[in-house]
Amino acid sequence: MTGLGGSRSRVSRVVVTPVAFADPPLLNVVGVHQPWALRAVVEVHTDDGLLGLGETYGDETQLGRLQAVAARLGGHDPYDLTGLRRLVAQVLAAGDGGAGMSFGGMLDVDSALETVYSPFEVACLDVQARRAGVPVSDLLGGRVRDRVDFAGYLFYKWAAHPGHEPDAWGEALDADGIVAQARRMVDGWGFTSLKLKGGVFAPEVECEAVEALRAAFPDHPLRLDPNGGWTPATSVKVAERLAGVVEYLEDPTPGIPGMAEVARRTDLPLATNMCVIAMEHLPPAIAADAVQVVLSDHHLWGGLRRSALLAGICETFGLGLSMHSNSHLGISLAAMVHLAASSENLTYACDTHYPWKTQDLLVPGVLEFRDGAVDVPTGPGLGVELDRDKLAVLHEQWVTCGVRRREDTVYMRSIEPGFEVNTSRW
Ligand SMILES: O=C([O-])C(=O)C[C@H](O)[C@@H](O)C(=O)[O-]
Ligand SMILES: [Mg+2]
Repeated sequence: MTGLGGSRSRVSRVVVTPVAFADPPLLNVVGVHQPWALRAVVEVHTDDGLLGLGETYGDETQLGRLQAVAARLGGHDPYDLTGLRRLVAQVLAAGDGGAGMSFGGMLDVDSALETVYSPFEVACLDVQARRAGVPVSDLLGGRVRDRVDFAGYLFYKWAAHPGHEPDAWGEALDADGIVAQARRMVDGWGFTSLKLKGGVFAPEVECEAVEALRAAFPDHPLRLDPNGGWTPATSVKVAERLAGVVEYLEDPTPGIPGMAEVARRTDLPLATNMCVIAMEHLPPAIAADAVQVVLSDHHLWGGLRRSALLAGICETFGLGLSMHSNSHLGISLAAMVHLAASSENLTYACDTHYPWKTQDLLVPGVLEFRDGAVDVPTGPGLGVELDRDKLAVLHEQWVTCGVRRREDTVYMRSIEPGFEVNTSRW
C-alpha cells in the first residue's frame, strides 16, 4: 500500500504481552471470577514508526495462537486486512487447527479465527488511522455520536476472595446489596442504565432484586442476564413478572430453539451474547425469531469491521443492537467506544466491566466516565497510549499470579466443592 509521501508501510515488529489484573469475586451462572483476570496486549509496530494497539482474552491457548500469528506478521501491509485474516487462518491451520475454545465456561466459540484475528485487526486499524491522522471511528464510517453510553454492570458478589483483603465494593448477596452496589455505580460513574448479572440465585430472588432496583432508580432502563440459567417455562414466567420493568431479558435460557420458544410466548425483547456469537448463528436465529437484540463484541465477532457488518445485518433484519463485555482494560474500551460511536443503530447502552478493575495500562486522561458515558477519542487512531510502567506491572502480575486460563467453575469448586453449574437449573 502506498501511504502518505509515497512510501509503503510494513509491520516491523509485533509484541504480544500477557497481563493479569485484580478482579473481584463476581458470581455468575458458572461460578465465580478468579482473583486475576487475564488479557493479552498486542502491539503492531511499523517501519515508519507507528504503533497500533489491540487487546483480547489472555487464556493460554489464545495466547499461544496470538504468539504464533505475531511471529508471522513481519513485513505485512497493515492495510491488508483481508490478507491478515487469511494469514491468521493459515497459522491456525498449521498449528493446533484453531478449533474452538471455552472462555471460562461462560462463552464457547466454535472456531478461533475471529477471536485471534480481532486484536491484530484492531491494531492495524489503529496504525491506519494514526497514519491518516484520524480517529478509528472515521475508518468505520464516521461517528454518529460524540459520547457512548454504558450500563452499570451489577453482580452478586462476595466481600472478598477467600484469603484476600475485602475489596472496596463489599458484599452483595441480596436485593439490598445490589441496590447499594447500583448506588455506588450511579454515584461514581453516573450510569443511566443498569444490568444485573443473574443465574446465581433462584429467579424469584433475582426478580426481587430487579424490582428493588426499579423502586430505587425509577427512570433507569434495567436488564437481567442469567446466562441461560432458566428453562423456557421459567423464562416465560420471569418475562411476565418483569414486563414493563426491564427493557430486555438477556439469554434467559440456552440455545436458539429454547430462546425461540420463550420469544413465541412473550412480547419482552430477548437479547443474546450466547446463542448468536458468530455470523453462522444469525440465519437460524432470525428464521426462528429467537432473539430481538444482538450484543455485538468485536473480540468475538472478528474485529471492528465485522462488528460493523453485524450492525448492518441487525439493521436489515430489524434486530436491536447492544454490546457485550467481559473483564477488560482500556485498549478494549477504546475499541468498543469507536465501534459504538460509528454504529448508527446501537439502540441500547453498552455493557462494560470497566468499573470493576482497579488497574489499567494506559496514560490517563481519555476514556473517563461522565454521566455514564465516555467521550469518543478524537485524536489519531484509538486515541490511547500505553503506559509502559503500568504494562510492566500488569505483566509481572501475570508472571506471578499462577492463573493461566479463566476457570470460574474450577475456582468456585475449590471454595464450595459441591457447586453445580446453574445453566438451565431453574
Ligand atoms: O453474558 C454476559 O453478558 C457475559 O458473558 C459477561 C461476562 O462474562 C460476565 O457474565 C462474567 O464475566 O461473569
Ligand atoms: Mg450476557
